[in-house]
Amino acid sequence: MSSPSSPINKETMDASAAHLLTLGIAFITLVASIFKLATRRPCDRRKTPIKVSDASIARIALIDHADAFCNRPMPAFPAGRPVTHSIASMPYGPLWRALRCNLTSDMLNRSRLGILTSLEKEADAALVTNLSSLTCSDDVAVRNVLHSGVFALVSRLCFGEDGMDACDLSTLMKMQQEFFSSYVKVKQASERSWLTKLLHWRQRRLQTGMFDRIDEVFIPAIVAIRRRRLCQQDDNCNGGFRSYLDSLIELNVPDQEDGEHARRSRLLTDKEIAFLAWEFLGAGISGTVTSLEWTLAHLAVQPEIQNKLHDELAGDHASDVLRLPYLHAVVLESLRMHPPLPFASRQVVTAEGITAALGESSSVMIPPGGAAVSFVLGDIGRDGKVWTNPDEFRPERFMEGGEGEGVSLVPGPKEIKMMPFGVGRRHCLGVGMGMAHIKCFLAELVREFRWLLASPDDGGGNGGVDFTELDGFIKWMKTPLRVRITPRAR
Ligand code: HEM
Repeated sequence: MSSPSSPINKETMDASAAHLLTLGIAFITLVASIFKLATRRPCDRRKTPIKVSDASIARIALIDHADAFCNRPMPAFPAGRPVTHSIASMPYGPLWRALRCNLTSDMLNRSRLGILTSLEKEADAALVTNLSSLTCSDDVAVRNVLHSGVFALVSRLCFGEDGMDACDLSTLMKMQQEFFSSYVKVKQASERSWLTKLLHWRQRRLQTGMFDRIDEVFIPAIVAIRRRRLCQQDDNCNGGFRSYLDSLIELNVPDQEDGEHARRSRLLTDKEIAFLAWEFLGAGISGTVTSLEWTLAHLAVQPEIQNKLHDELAGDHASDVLRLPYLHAVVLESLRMHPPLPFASRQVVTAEGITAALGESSSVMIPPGGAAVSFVLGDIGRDGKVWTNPDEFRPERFMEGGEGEGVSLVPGPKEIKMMPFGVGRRHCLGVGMGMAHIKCFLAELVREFRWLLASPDDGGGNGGVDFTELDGFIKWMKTPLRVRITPRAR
């Protein structure tokens, strides 16, 4: 046996200590790497989008370099769905063009206005009836009532009179409400590490399940409409107008596999139609409801503006609501301050020619390999260099002689002052329909009711109305609006 002080024993001990030290370092490195991997945000890999809040930079990018800014980044959601399932996420190209063209030339065509107006009138009347039953309460939460009013109109445009039974429609409306509220949570979860994602598995499952349910609800309706159309062979079978679903069922689209100059064409699959119809409902409803809620909040807080609007609506020329100047100004002011969509997002694949154009005047640098760019619509509408007291709700700025006179809803090449419907190749194609719906509903709501603060004496400055925005995919009011409504004397 060797003694404790023998050189061999000392060497063995030194070797064991070195081994232990190495093992310790390896273990610490391993734990640190796992921790780093677990807490790494996906955007570290995909690069955080470059944010642009300056209107002049937005103009150079989206108008002068429209070709480079014509695609969107891969959407964080729906996970696992091909991007070709919605116009908004589809790459710029023949299929995108065909679907966009179908929507603008068919559903959103102004010559259809006659039929739209009668549908809008019915929807307005139904909304007024629903609200009338709430006039006795002190405190009405308006968002869900607005949502069901707008849903009734847009779902008729989407499915037609005979497209979907009442039970499926009510399921769809609930799904949409769930989707709007859960999207915020899922969006936040999708931006975090996989560890956080794991913890939010229930929310992600809810969203994935939602897309399976879309197929379950839509596909039987699509099959039934196809069958009916085959028997009827008649465009007027649907109460005199072609629904969006009808147009999608009949549409021939270029076969994407043929590339830019596709010659072959094909019909859309049921799955594609289902998601396009879901997109139509979402886009057609969310912007209108959000904008109505914000506008009513401002009108309740500033009764002098509400009275001025009511005077215009009670005037001699009030039958053509789309042309009333003060109503137009109120809606624009609301969209300037609260664009319902927070961003116009783009994916730029190369910096060639762009960095030089932007770089001299700004801090926006597109890396050579390209980047995702988010144009912050709320910041652009509230730019203090363009608007006086930008945080003040003052529709007069859009009237004759005001700084916003003649501002275009989708800005042209000259100047951008606000862009609630985006700009460039991917600007919103529903701008006409969105504006018409907001104006028709708002006109009826102000004509019929007085919008009052639910708690005028709470001392908070805005009578209990909280103007904080929800940080999500859609800029809802963080605290849903609660007001008191009374019928106006006729
Ligand atoms: C107040 C109402 C609305 C607002 C504020 C709004 C806003 C927007 C915005 C900001 C964009 C992105 C534009 C860009 O990236 O440059 C967009 C895109 C889009 N909007 Fe709207 N929208 C509204 C109503 C509608 C309606 C009624 C429809 C159709 C039914 C619609 C369909 C679409 C579609 C399909 C896109 C994607 C366009 C593309 O990528 O080519 N929107 N919208």
